[in-house]
Amino acid sequence: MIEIDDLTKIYGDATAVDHVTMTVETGTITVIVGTSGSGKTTLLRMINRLEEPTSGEVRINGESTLATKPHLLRRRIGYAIQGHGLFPHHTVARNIGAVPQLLGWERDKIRARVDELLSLFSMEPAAFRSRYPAELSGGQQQRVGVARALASRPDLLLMDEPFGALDPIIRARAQDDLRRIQRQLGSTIMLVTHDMEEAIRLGDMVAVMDGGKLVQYATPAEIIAEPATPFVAEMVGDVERPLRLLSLIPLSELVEDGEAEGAAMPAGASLRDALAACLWTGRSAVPVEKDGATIGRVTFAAIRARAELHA
Ligand SMILES: Nc1ncnc2c1ncn2[C@@H]1O[C@H](COP(=O)(O)OP(=O)(O)OP(=O)(O)O)[C@@H](O)[C@H]1O
Repeated sequence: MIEIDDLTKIYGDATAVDHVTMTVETGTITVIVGTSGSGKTTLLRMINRLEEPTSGEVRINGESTLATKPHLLRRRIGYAIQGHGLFPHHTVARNIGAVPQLLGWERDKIRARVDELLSLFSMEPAAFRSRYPAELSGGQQQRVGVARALASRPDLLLMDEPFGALDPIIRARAQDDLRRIQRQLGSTIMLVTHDMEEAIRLGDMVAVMDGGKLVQYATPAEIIAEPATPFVAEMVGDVERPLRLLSLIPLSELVEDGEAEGAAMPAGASLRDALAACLWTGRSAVPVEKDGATIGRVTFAAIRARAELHA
């Protein structure tokens, strides 16, 4: 558990982070979202003490971060930034193994961990471990950057706009990969973005910052359905709200008995996907399947009713 307790950072006469308090559960993704200058990066950098707080405290599993020297603390906290920050003259394997090496891991253990992470990120170890960053695509560099930050199984992974430099398609894939890998490894992640779409897609919890203050800290569904301030509502976007909400709900929640025409959709697909399928193919319902067997249908009317409730 990560406890951020009344954390404040003042630069001269400007308050970059203003008395922020929040608790992050182990094994979850928390996304900090806000406009430029709202204090997101400063908040993140106070957690691994790249910035020292003016006042307040951060505790990781009950222990104050002030109890550990900053450089030792940073070996326990992964940090991934936009543009990956890889060492250009080191191979992929050496980049990923950098922190385990500092921690004195055995060579075989490092090699095994590097290969495990490359495989997890769908990069064939034999093809990639000896390459240099310049020999990778932008998306591959970004994956190696995240693999490096995860290499030593850190207590916490901090990510600052990790997908900012990627084009939309690669970006969506990188977000899905991160979600899958985080679930698989049970990592605790705090990620900064200015993109509410990304926050809703990735976050178990979303923290909205405005002018240095934490204005709402809630689940994505709550942020959409009940924005705490006009600023949060504006960030969510009124027109998109029902669609964003539908994108969070799986078909399994609305599945009912009955037949429907056309190709079946997996139970884990979102209501937004089913809505698109209904509109696109002119159907009033889609069949739903799980593990290859049809388990019922979701109707257009049920999707509309679900969106209406929260619109
Ligand atoms: N080293 C510094 N010295 C003085 N002011 C700073 C410093 N770092 C940040 N600030 C100020 O603190 C405020 C918050 O900055 P911060 O970088 O945390 O915002 P942000 O939400 O991450 O913005 P962006 O999305 O543009 O990176 C800004 O007004 C910024 O100008």
